[in-house]
Parts: sequence; C-alpha cells; structure tokens
Amino acid sequence: MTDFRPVYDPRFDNIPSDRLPELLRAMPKAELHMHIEGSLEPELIFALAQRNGVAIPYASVEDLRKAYAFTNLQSFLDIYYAGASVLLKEQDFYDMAWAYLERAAADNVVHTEMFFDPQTHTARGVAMETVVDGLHRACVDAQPKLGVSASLILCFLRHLSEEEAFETLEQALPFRDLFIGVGLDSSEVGHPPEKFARVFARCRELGLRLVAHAGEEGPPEYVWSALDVLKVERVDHGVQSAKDPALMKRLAQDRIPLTVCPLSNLKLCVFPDLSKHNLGALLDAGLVATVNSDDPAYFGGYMNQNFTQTFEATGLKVQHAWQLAANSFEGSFIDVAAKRAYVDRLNAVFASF
Ligand SMILES: Nc1ncnc2[nH]cnc12
Ligand SMILES: [Zn+2]
Repeated sequence: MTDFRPVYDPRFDNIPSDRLPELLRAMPKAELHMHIEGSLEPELIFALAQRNGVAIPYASVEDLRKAYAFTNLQSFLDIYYAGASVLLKEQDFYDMAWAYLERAAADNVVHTEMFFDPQTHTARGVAMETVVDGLHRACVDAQPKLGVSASLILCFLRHLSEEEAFETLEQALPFRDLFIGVGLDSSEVGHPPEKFARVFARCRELGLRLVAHAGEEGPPEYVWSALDVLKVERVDHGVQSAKDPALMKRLAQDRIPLTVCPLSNLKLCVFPDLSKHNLGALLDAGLVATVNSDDPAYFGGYMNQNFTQTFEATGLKVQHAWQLAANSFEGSFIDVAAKRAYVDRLNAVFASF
C-alpha cells in the first residue's frame, strides 16, 4: 500500500481554526469502511417492511430508534441483522444503496468502497444475484448522477464457519467482476482471523483485494493475524493496535491503512467518550488512519458528522484534516492516477480556504 504518498503543504497551516468545521465538510474524501446494510434508516426499514409484507417487532420508527442503545458490538449486531430482514428484491438493495450514495455525495464523499453481507440475505432465501445486481446498479448510477465512484467489497460473517464462507464465495464467483474484494465482519471476539485463513488464501489467488475487521473489540493479536495470516491490505477499525508498540511500528512502516469509525466506537462503547478516542494518537504515530461511518443509520452520523464531532471532541487541527482525507485516497483501491487526481482536488479545496 505504498504506491502513492501525498505530502502536506505547510501553507495550509494559515487556514484559521474557526473554519475547520466548514473545511471538514467541504473537503473531498473517500469512505473505505461502511456496511451498506448499516445505512438502512428506520424510515426505510418501515417502508420496505410494508412494501414486502415483512413483520418487524417495532410499533413505529420512533420505537425502533429507541432500541438503538448499544452496550457492545453484539448488542448492535442483533438489531442490525433484524433490520436487514426487510430486504428481499433487487430494487430494495438498489434503494438502500442509493439512499446512502446520495448522503455520501452531500458530504463530499467522492469515492466509496461499500461492504455488503450476502450471508445475511442468502440465509433468508434471497439469491446472491438479487443482492449483487441491486447494489451494483446503484454503484454504476452513482458516477454519472452523483459524481461519486462506488465499488463493493463482499464480507464473510466471522461468526459462521469457514466452510460457509467458501460456499458464499462459490455463489459470488459468477459476479466476480461486480465486487473488488472481500472482508471479514460480525462478532469479533472468539472468531480470530485465522479461522478464515484458507478462504482468504483462495480469494488472494483470485486477485481479490483483502481487508478484515480486527482490533475493534478484539486484541492486537487479531490485527497481527489479519496481517500475517490473512495478508490483508487494510485493517478495519484496528484501534486496539495502540496497545502494542511493535504492532504500531509495523502498521506505520508498511503503511497499512486503518479504517477508523469514531462514532461507531463511541456508540459501541469501545471508547467511553469521543474526547478519549485515539484517532489523533494513531495519526501522530504516522499510521495511515482514515475516518469512516461504519453503520451510519445506527451510530448517529454519516461521514461529515464523524469528522466534525471527532474534531470538536479531540481538538484535531487543519493538518489532521488534510492527512485524513489524503489517507483515504492513499488507502483506497483505486489506481494511482485516480488517487493523484483526488488529492489535487483536495489541495485545491484547502488552497481556497
Ligand atoms: N462495526 C462492525 N463490526 C463488525 N461487524 C459489523 N457489521 C456491521 N458493522 C460491524
Ligand atoms: Zn465495520
């Protein structure tokens, strides 16, 4: 992940700090860690439930929103999988992705790599083709209609077996050209990366890009095995890496991006308070950290909310803002020419402030 390393222009230090919130919103950015099923707003859950005749155990949108009080990752996942049960048809997947892409465009997200969880749907009898076609059609429309480039990363659910991950890969291979890589998500503790060593090796042979959630709630050892066993190119979350100085050194030296999700970490009680978040420490240690929304409908904010609330709580500065946006392009799976073009746009926005 070292094919492109943009450099900060110290003249940007002249931007007054009171313009930081405006700058954070205006700067072009890439989103590298969001689960498309986590963008299902309660209103859309209710609309799809009605359209598809699916019963949901909440009386109203407000009632559902009230249930969004999480104590840890598992308490969230239980509600997240229940919410996804309203998705049945190709158009449902399109509508969900489109709603997210419109929000992303409004936040000046110019490129996004969206996770999807096919096993959540195939287990309910929804065909892989239905899922992938709907999501991909929205990605295709996003460039001409919203100016957002969008691609898909298929995630394996780590609470299920490696055999089931292999079956999912087999079902997805007819659509190989419609997604760029694979990831690993769901309940982390008790399901270490090495459980999926063989399926990730196969995906690597197939030329798929590799990422995995590690070090969200799980220990630094899970980040080591995501790197050394799964051979991932990016680590999703990875915030627990700060507990292991040797790991921090490795991540910095190899420029392995961490896709950090501050509001998610707050809502899932990974940090007790946003002011205690270690994003600034990760950046100051030279890591390629990025800001992302994870499951924006559940965690209280899309990209710009993640940026503005985190900066306000932690006191990060203009240079951090530039670094985070530059890191998002460096860490993305687009080609070097496209990365360079986006960083040129980033620099132009900073120069205009
Ligand atoms: N934050 C998260 N961690 C693990 N799996 C997830 N699936 C959706 N959001 C997730
Ligand atoms: Zn995630």
